[in-house]
Amino acid sequence: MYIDKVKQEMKIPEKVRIFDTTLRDGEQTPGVAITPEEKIRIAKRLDNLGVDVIEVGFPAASLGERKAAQEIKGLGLNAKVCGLARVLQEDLDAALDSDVDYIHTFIGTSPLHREYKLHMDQEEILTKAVDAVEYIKDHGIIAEFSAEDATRTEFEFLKNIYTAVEDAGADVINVPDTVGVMVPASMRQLVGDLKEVVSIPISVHCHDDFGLAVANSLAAVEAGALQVHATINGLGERAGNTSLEEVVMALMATYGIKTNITTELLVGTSELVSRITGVKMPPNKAIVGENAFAHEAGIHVHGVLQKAETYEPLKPEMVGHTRRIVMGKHTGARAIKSKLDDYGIEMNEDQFCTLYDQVKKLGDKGKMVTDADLQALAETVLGKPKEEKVKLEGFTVMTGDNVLPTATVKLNIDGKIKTAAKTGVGPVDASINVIQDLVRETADIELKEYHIEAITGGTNALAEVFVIMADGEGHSATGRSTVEDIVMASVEAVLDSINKILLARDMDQLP
Ligand SMILES: CC(=O)SCCNC(=O)CCNC(=O)[C@H](O)C(C)(C)COP(=O)(O)OP(=O)(O)OC[C@H]1O[C@@H](n2cnc3c(N)ncnc32)[C@H](O)[C@@H]1OP(=O)(O)O
Ligand SMILES: CC(C)C(=O)C(=O)O
Repeated sequence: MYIDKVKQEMKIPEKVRIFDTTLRDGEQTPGVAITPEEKIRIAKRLDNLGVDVIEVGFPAASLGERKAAQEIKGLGLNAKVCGLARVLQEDLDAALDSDVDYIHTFIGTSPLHREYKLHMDQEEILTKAVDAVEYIKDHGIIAEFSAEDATRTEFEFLKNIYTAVEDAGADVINVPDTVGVMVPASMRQLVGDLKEVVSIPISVHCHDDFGLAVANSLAAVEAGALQVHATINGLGERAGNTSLEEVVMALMATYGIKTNITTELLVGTSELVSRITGVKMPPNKAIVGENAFAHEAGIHVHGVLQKAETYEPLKPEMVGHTRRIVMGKHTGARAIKSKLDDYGIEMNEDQFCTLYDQVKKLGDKGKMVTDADLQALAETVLGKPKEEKVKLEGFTVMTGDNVLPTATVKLNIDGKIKTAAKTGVGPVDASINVIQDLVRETADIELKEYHIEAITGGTNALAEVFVIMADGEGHSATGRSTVEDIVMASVEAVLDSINKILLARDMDQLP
């Protein structure tokens, strides 16, 4: 609504190119190193996603980087394959040897970089930048030039260096906000001013030190930037770069600007990158986080159930996500009723009030309520005898100094008696390992979370164990037990959770 008025005053392009730097700046995330094989997997996925350029790495950095670049180039992707290089002959040659079809070359331009890092004056820097661009163009390759730390560089020098590289044949100039110091208004001003002096496409590369990378990238586009550098999951140096999924969806959904991205592949790509890099997304991460389309508050769920747009600015399917209605402290009656409808569970008003109170009580205690938990609670409220498929028949545990902790458990699983023994790092671990093993024939249920708390003081304190288990088929359930013996509390909590999951699986089988 308001954006229409704003758009009239801006130089918004119809389409923006996405330059993906997950494999280069994204790999500079502290602690992340991606093998050539993993780079190839990610590059293929980025190409499917529809990014225009894939910056595959820094060829001068290592043999592995050159190998990855060559192999990615050999895949014949639709995206251009780009390598980063300093304005040095050795770096440019390493990139050329890697066979890339696009070189992104850079040199620091700000007083800080000139004086303390490079020990070069403006003239020397400008000459090296021009020489590098000419060298790239002599080899018939696309040349993009970045004035590193552009946003802390005197505008006069910035103007001189960008016009000089344009004259030398650069195809794109990139404006890096290297330490993320811009705000949207200053970025809009800077890109607007540069547009007055250069005619080749302007690109931006924003860092997220103040959480403004996406906002600053959008501001650059508002001023006419035609390309945005971004990374999957916002990976990158320090606080990271512009998050690709966020900037693409904001461009498309808010401004109506096109990109070549197939947005339905965003969540899958985010998951792949997260798995390979080991950098997990916080649940509240926009677009791809686990909670990006999850609703718990009763008022929201009531709205969403009638018209999802009341509390969803995007359809989850647009980005490959799914909507989740979550039970907890803020749940309202409508959410519970809708879940019961989904499970085909009917109950009268009194029973429903009891169930509602139980959900609220658990929420007040700070507990989460999974779908399997709700089903189990509903069965109890309906007075159905708690159908426990797995019952504990016997249990011993051995532990001590110089003894491998071992648990022996006897279970009744659906009427069949099964016994096994297993070791673990301690008695709790051994007990849970053996239960999981015994149940595996029926269902492969794994422990996902384990918490223990002493409720009262002293060595005879009541221990409360809380677990979350899941079966890999979408069922997860909490389990709780409060007794004095920590190992017993753990065993009971695990069995509680397993029984809820088995009940949920049975209910799925009902017509
Ligand atoms: C803002 C960014 O993200 S920039 C990209 C950052 N990425 C990387 O650094 C990639 C990984 N880096 C590496 O593997 C190594 O740093 C290499 C191979 C590139 C260089 O290694 P080394 O030769 O050992 O140099 P080192 O990293 O210690 O220092 C950097 C050197 O490059 C110089 N330099 C830095 N940027 C540039 C540039 N754009 N153009 C020319 N020289 C530069 C520095 O002045 C310094 O030179 P010096 O050794 O003469 O003092
Ligand atoms: C190489 C440049 C674009 C960079 O990564 C930065 O300035 O952050």
